[in-house]
Amino acid sequence: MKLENINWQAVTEAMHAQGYAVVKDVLTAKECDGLVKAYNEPEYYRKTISMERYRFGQGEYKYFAYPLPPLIQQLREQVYPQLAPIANDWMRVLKIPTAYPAEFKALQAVCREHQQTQPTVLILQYGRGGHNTLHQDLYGEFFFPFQLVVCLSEDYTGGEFVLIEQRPRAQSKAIVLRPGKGDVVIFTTNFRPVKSTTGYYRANMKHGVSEVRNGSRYALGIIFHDAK
Ligand SMILES: O=C(O)CCC(=O)C(=O)O
Ligand SMILES: [Fe+2]
Repeated sequence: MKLENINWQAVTEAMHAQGYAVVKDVLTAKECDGLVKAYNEPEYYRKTISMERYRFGQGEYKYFAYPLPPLIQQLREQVYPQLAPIANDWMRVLKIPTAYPAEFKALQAVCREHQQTQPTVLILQYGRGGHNTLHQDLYGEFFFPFQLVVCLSEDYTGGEFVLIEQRPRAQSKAIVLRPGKGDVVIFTTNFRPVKSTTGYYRANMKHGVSEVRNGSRYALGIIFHDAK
């Protein structure tokens, strides 16, 4: 894992300007392959979800169980403190009275106070025709507004990562990203502040994955808040 490849100044600027940031080469190919391989080892997971069954799209995902694999634990703990100040800036300009703690341990304590104790980190698998309908990952009344997706594979076509931004009284804008294997997309879970002449307003954002045309696509989703 190469967290030193993340230029936090650039991420901060991208988050403020567009509500997402792409960082190249954070996980090595070997780490990606290791996570994909472990997809079939049940001891790592607490729950498997068929996306068709819930009408979330087509594909399957698994929620990791605690304790998380060290690589994922480290990623969650080390990235969170960089993102919390950005989230706090957003809450301030939007006049939302929420302040996220500086450290990940403290965020988990807040989750516990809300009875949110189940890990939300997941790994997703899509084959041909697989897709993920537009959504927001809120798992309880308490949530941290940013999350990560790490792309774990490259031998597929289609399967773009899609963000939809919806500004008040406007049609939706689509943002289509094609991160490479080991790249990370950092993005807002539910909204972002947009500056206007009178202050800041909220633009709603959702994310999903377009249809995979060929091959198979795996991704690791890191959500910082836990679920009930
Ligand atoms: O497969 C993806 O890239 C998106 C997964 C997703 O929706 C998530 O991690 O929250
Ligand atoms: Fe998601």
